[in-house]
Amino acid sequence: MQHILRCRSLWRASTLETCFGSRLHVYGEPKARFASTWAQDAEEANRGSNGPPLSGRVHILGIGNVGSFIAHSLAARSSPPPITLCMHNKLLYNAYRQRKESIAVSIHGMDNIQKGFDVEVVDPNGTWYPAPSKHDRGPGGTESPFFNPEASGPIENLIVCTKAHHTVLAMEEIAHRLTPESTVCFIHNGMGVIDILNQKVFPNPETRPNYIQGVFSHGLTRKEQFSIAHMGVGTTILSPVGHRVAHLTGPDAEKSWAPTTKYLMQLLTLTPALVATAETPAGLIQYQLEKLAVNCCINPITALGECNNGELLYSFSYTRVMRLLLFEISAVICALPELQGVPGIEDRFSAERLRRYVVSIARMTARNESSMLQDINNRRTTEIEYFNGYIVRRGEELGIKCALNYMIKHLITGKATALAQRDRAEVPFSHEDIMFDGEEPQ
Ligand SMILES: CC(C)(CO)C(=O)C(=O)O
Repeated sequence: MQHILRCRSLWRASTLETCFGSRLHVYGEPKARFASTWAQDAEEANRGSNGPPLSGRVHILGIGNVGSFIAHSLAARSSPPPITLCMHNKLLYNAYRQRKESIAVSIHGMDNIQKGFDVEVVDPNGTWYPAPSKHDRGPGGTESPFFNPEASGPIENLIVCTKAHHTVLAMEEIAHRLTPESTVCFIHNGMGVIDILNQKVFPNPETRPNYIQGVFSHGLTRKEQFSIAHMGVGTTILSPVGHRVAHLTGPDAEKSWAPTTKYLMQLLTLTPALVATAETPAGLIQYQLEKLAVNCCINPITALGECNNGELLYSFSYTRVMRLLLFEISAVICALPELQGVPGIEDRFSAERLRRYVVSIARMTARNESSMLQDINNRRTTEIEYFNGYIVRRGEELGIKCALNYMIKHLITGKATALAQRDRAEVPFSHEDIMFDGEEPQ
């Protein structure tokens, strides 16, 4: 039975089946789909390849809300794979040690704590070192975290959960550890990051790693560093993307995936808490674009108006602005060359359907502050370049002027600049105020 299920195409593992499977799992009757161990999955993914056996290890870069949730979900599996948290500085590692080297996710007010992660920290020269385990540190646990003299080696599977505007920089630091056999799974809001990454970090298609991209819709809020609350169950929609898979859309396409891609897709779709499903590349783009349309409307307008998502629905003026933005967004999406020939595009991405979708999300998240409003208030860089900025760039390529999206992009950038200037005029009390007022470490 297990064999039959595991041989089925990942693409046919529908949302319903995954939800159903995870529910059975939660109630203590694990279905066969969830019964394989990570080691069996690694072995199966490597079958038929001439390469060395897979270690099955998963590295995670960007340990904010999404990265913490994914690490926690993998560790909570009945068969957790080896997981390494990649930390971009010692401050973050110290914060992790203060949290007793654990990640907590609270569901309905109950904290579930997972431990047992390995950690690597990058030094200022860009060399990654494994942090010593508790056992190596001895009873006091006070030794320098950098006593391990041997730099870390190549990475098989990397999940990158940094925000869109940090991804290229973060990848520059770790690119030397990735090979054409590695798979990198990107999970972030916004679009256009992979194009920039290919230009700046992996210009040669032959030496580039394999890519998976994910659209993540679980509702998470941060309680403290490495401690988050799971507010609403969403999904994680995944597809291999990039030059090695772009032309393959049939159900047998996965046969041509690299062993690490097969392994990571299998591992993530069989991790109940993620509610993850596999999609085709064309299917994934459509989910990404729907989410983009929502982010292009709710995020900048709430950030400019300093209001919650739900308040947008009670202002005639804000709904007019959203409608006008969506006319441009719909025109660009319907003209995208990568969607030509996909049936039903004009209906799925009509301005009216997108408007109804945006309104439904604003209603569902009515009491939330959008991530852009939080970024603006905390003086962090916003994702505007990968939201409305992406629409403007694609519009320019297609000869479609997006004056309103262009204006929104500049209103957000202008507001961020004005706030930063206002802050600079204030004299900080201490050095610490400068250090910690800025970007929150991920
Ligand atoms: C959907 C929305 C707008 C919910 O708040 C979001 O994804 C965000 O805040 O970034």
